[in-house]
Amino acid sequence: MTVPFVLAVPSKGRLQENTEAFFTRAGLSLAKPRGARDYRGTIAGLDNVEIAYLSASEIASQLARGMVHLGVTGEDLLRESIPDADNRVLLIDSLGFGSANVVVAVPQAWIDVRTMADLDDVTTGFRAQHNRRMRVATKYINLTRNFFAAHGVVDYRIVESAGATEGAPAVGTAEMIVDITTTGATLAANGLKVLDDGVILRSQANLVASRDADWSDEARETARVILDHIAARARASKYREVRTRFAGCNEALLNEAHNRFGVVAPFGGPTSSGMLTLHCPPLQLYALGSFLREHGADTVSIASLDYVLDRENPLFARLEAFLRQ
Ligand SMILES: Nc1ncnc2c1ncn2[C@@H]1O[C@H](COP(=O)(O)OP(=O)(O)OP(=O)(O)O)[C@@H](O)[C@H]1O
Ligand SMILES: O=P(O)(O)OC[C@H]1O[C@H](OP(=O)(O)OP(=O)(O)O)[C@H](O)[C@@H]1O
Ligand SMILES: [Mg+2]
Repeated sequence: MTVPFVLAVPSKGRLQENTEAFFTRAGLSLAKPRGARDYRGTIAGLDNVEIAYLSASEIASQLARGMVHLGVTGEDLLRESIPDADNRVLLIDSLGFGSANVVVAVPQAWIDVRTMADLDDVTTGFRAQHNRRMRVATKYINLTRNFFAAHGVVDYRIVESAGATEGAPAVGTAEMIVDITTTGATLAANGLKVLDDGVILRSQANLVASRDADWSDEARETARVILDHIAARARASKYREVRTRFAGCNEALLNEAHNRFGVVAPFGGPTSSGMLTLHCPPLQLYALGSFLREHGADTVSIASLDYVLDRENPLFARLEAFLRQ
């Protein structure tokens, strides 16, 4: 019996919907054959892949232990829960959703405390005056320790908090917090402010590989196919396809278009009849269309691309390099 390839995706929370949409866009449709409460799933067309539906934090720990090959989770959870994360897991690609910052926040009433250096002064003064250390409520214990140490802040102690962390200063269980924030609404509602240099980590959802998973030849081949879908979609969404045909279309013009608009010519220069296909960054489309018409094109058509399969797969190349190290 062959060991299945395991891909872990969030079963709930903020990352779930976006993750499913991400795989669907890449042409990989995740299915739960036994219904919505089934925590094992499949990918159409990839028989040996098992989808493990887990919470975002569980995905980070399963990646660390090599129980899953690939997973989608937040960078905050990886950096917090995996010592030496860069050696144990590879962040193959950031996915453009699940953005949030892990921050140091203090009461807005502390008007003289704006930076970590100010915090250093206050924590030292507090200890001298009260004969105890200031308390930081957080679930990000390791990120907090490392960040405070890097800023030379030592007179504090951590109070572990599993939820509603922003409420801790008001109820008196801590003086300040380290937590994750996106809009800042929860911090503001609790009368807290982020220190000017208090952003510990800018996190987002990542596609992640585990070093310690069973990377058999078959598992590598499965990863290659999955990453090929993802890379093809990523490559396609960076560009639009621009087509035109006109007599004056030549290499020099193509070079100029490349330099000015960042276009690439995936199938080479114009054909003998002047037919040309270009890939152009979305923001440069109108400028490119104008340029081509100025040089003789009567018509320029622009279409969106679904997938672009290249011989090179930068995502799989990164995985292979990581597993070789
Ligand atoms: N505003 C936000 N607050 C918290 N997490 C966010 C936010 N925006 C994005 N995230 C990301 O989503 C991840 C999972 O958070 P979420 O609270 O949705 O998961 P969860 O299902 O509650 O998981 P768990 O049960 O493990 O806590 C976070 O670790 C972070 O990477
Ligand atoms: O900056 P904001 O946009 O206000 O978001 C930040 C809040 O969202 C998260 O909580 P979540 O809703 O995930 O609840 P949880 O703590 O139970 O996971 C996080 O722990 C913050 O409390
Ligand atoms: Mg949560």
